[in-house]
Amino acid sequence: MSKVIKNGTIVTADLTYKADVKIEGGVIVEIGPNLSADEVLDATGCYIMPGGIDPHVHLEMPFMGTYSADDFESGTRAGLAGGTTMVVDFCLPGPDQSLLEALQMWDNKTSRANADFSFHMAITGWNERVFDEMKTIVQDKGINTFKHFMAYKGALMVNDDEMFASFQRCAELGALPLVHAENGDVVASMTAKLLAEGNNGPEAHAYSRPPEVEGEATNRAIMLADMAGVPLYVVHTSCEQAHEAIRRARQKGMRVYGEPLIQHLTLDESEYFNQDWDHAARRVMSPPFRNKQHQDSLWAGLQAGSLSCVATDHCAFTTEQKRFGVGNFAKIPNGTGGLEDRLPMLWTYGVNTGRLTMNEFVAVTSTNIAKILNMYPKKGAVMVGADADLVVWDPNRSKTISAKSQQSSIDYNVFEGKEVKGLPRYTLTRGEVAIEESTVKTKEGHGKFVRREPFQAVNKALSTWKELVAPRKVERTGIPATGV
Ligand SMILES: NC(=O)NCCC(=O)O
Ligand SMILES: [Zn+2]
Repeated sequence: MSKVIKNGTIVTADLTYKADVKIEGGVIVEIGPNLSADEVLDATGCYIMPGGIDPHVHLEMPFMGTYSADDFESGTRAGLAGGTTMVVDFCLPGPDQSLLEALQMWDNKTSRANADFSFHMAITGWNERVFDEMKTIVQDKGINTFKHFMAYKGALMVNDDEMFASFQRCAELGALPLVHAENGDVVASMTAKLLAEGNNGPEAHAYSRPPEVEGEATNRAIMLADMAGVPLYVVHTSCEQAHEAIRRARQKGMRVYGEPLIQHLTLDESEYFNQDWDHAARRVMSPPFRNKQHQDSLWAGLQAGSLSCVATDHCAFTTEQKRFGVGNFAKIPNGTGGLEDRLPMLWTYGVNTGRLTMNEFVAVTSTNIAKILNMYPKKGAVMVGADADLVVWDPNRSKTISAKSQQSSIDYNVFEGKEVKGLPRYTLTRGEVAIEESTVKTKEGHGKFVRREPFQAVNKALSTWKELVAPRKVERTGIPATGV
């Protein structure tokens, strides 16, 4: 049976009202005449918009001696409750593990996903097998993005030569490299110094990774991408130094994308100075929260377009897991949650304050990333032929964020007590109503893997330019004999 969203209510009826969206087989088949690609205000005062896409989540991720607590079931349920209809997780091969074997392990985790998902593949070392398998990952497995950690020395970190080799391989394959940009050598050295001086609390986490460390790594990654002739996506951009590097690169014509997190936009470094150890440790993530000047820079970047999308890096650990780091901040598992709160927080602190327009909101939560990851307009659009991943957004609906009522399986929420105004009334995943007002109707196993094909346009443009400006030997006549 076809479904129609009419006046913000899901009905099965004829398409009569201008804001109606008609859905068949999970796909949009008809839309009202006044509906733009991104949004429309319906008669009840709700907006119909493409579901949020979170390009950066870590579900059930093995990390720092434990696993992040939300799995594909609870993580996607949390996303849907907050209007996010698709997540992109990271496949993380273990030391010397084959990329393909790791991908099989990640595939096995997804059988209970409630919403669609995709993967980025992490490159955590470099050898011939990685070089070869990258081709299979792109061409056969439908993954066109590779993440590189410049931090986490001794664990996930890759060095410049490895990263440069991988970036060049990405250029050949039509893939997009991602970087976690922090100088891992400096962080490791500062961590050791802080601990030796007795600074072992969660506040030292922030001291160990100042903005300069992130700015330097962002500049370095941009230079390597430019040399390799490949675009670059910088995950969790948290400070002016990194934003400045991205802004400058874009002004020079480079395809560099920056991704602030909702946590960095709305929570600041004072969280780490809270008297309560648990409060501070629950907010330990990398990069750490920054001060207000950095937050203003990130908001300005979203407004001006120098930063492209807002993610969460959802990597939730329970209080018990965070306590692994009592007496040594370097052992606190890094990561915070946010999947359920990204859209309501961004609407409240972005749209309701006038920092973002509604169209900018849709762009930075959905449409931009769908384009960057090469899955537009299947995802990220309200368009005939697009997947019916939709949110009926009620700008007047409000709530107080609380761990007690959240979908995530952890025991706290970093946004606890925040009042948000702007919430989904309905969330649809490929036409299925998953959230109706406050009722969760998610279906385990409904979520499907979304293939993402290699990039044609951007990588082709860059490789054409690289070839044009490649070094060429000057053929000379009359070369002097070597002097003896
Ligand atoms: N960001 C963070 O602290 N945890 C998740 C892993 C990562 O992306 O660095
Ligand atoms: Zn990261």
